[in-house]
Amino acid sequence: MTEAPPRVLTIAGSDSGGGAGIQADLRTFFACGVHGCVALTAVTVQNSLGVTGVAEIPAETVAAQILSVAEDIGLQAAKTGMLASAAIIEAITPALDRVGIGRGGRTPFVVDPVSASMHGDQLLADSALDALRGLLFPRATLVTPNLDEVRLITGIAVEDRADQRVAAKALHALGPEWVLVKGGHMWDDPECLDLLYDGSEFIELPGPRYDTRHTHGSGDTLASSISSALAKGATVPEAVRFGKDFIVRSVAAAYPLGAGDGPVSPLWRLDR
Ligand SMILES: Nc1ncnc2c1ncn2[C@@H]1O[C@H](COP(=O)(O)OP(=O)(O)O)[C@@H](O)[C@H]1O
Ligand SMILES: Cc1ncc(COP(=O)(O)O)c(N)n1
Repeated sequence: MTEAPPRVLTIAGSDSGGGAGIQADLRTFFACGVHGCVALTAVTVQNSLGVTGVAEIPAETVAAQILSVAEDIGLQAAKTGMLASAAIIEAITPALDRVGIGRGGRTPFVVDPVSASMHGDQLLADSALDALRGLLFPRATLVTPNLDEVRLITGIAVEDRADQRVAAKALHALGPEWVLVKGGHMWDDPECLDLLYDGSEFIELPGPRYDTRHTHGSGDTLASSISSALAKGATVPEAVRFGKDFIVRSVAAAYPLGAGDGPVSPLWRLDR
């Protein structure tokens, strides 16, 4: 018998097209050598063109999934993706505290504040922003917003690298230990510079910008690869460097699917 690998929990929604959400998270966990557990928050009706329906899971069922896997299977890291509503955020907070996920607990907690799909379809209610800021940010080991999420959460419209630093400071003031301001949407920047900040030091993570529309699931894949490295005992800067290398390779291996935007491929290591 071999020993169990580290276990990582994703608290996120399903993408019926298989490109983003829990489907991207589980592929990434598999590729990173960790066991993935899921607390499903919502089922989306989604394909390469966008989201046409959402069915939320009852908030108490989301919290119960967290308790069930944490108390039996044990977790070495957890991450969020689509959280859908304030009711879900309010229900999961006491469950996270009970099993020691997040600051003050033993288990690193990556909050990816997913607010919309790449097509602009809403995945988090506007009324959930206060709960996201007030309940989850102070518990986070790391938050990983894209630039649209930065604007929603802080009101700051990031257009260049100087704005990115201002935004990192404003996000850090909301309570997370570390902030990663992702630069994928800094369209005029030839590099996809992601900026990591812990309240004192800025760490720049440059990367190539591939000329492709097939980046569906890139944020989920990045946050899941970072969470996998944290579960294996990496520090936050080590885990984010690992994640950046992992997402660059996954974007390089992205493939077209359907009539719209195809997914990045966390399984770039496997032959197809
Ligand atoms: N075209 C691209 N080429 C290479 N890396 C990319 C590309 N687009 C995004 N990335 C990287 O993918 C990750 C997620 O990026 P971003 O687009 O900012 O967030 P989200 O997917 O949440 O909208 C970041 O590390 C970003 O630098
Ligand atoms: C269920 C779910 N979770 C997350 C995303 C974000 O991914 P993207 O920004 O690539 O559309 C999504 N589209 N669907």
